[in-house]
Amino acid sequence: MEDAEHHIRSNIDKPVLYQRFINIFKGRGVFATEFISKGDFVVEYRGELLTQQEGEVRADQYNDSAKVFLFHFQWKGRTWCIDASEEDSSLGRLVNDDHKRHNLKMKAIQANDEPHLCLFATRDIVAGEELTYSYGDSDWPWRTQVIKTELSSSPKPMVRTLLKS
Ligand SMILES: C[S@@+](CC[C@H](N)C(=O)[O-])C[C@H]1O[C@@H](n2cnc3c(N)ncnc32)[C@H](O)[C@@H]1O
Repeated sequence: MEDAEHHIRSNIDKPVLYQRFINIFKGRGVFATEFISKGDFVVEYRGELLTQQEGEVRADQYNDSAKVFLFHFQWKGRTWCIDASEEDSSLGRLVNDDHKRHNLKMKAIQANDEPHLCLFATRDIVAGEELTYSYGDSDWPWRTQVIKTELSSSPKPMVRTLLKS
């Protein structure tokens, strides 16, 4: 927790992370440059803190690609929103979704009397692994598109597997 607070206050990302372009489907992602231990603070989802109402106004104004950077969460009995749509150099905003095999979990940490969304390792992570967390239970389009892509790129093995089961 101290490590998270230090990085929140200093407004910097850890040097154990880097971003790179993955493909046109996923865009950019964030990767580990070295081993990260289970439980470690990894990166803050930095952005502008908004009230629920302000977040709803932004959601109405934004197009779909900006809207996905609005993260709504509960803290001290109220709904808040972090708007990370600004293309700054912070890495937390570039961490992709994986609802089945993610290696990070998000928690709200209090610092400077405000909530900050921080990602922590849910297991040991080795150098070169992509960092991911679950964006929640919504039906994000890419979750079903992944299945469609796998089916269309290898139709025969998929059909054989389905017939066996
Ligand atoms: C918060 S941004 C993450 C950074 C993004 N990849 C980028 O390059 O700006 C969320 C967007 O990333 C993409 N994304 C995130 N997770 C994905 C996944 N598992 N598969 C495909 N695209 C994903 C989607 O386009 C989504 O709208």
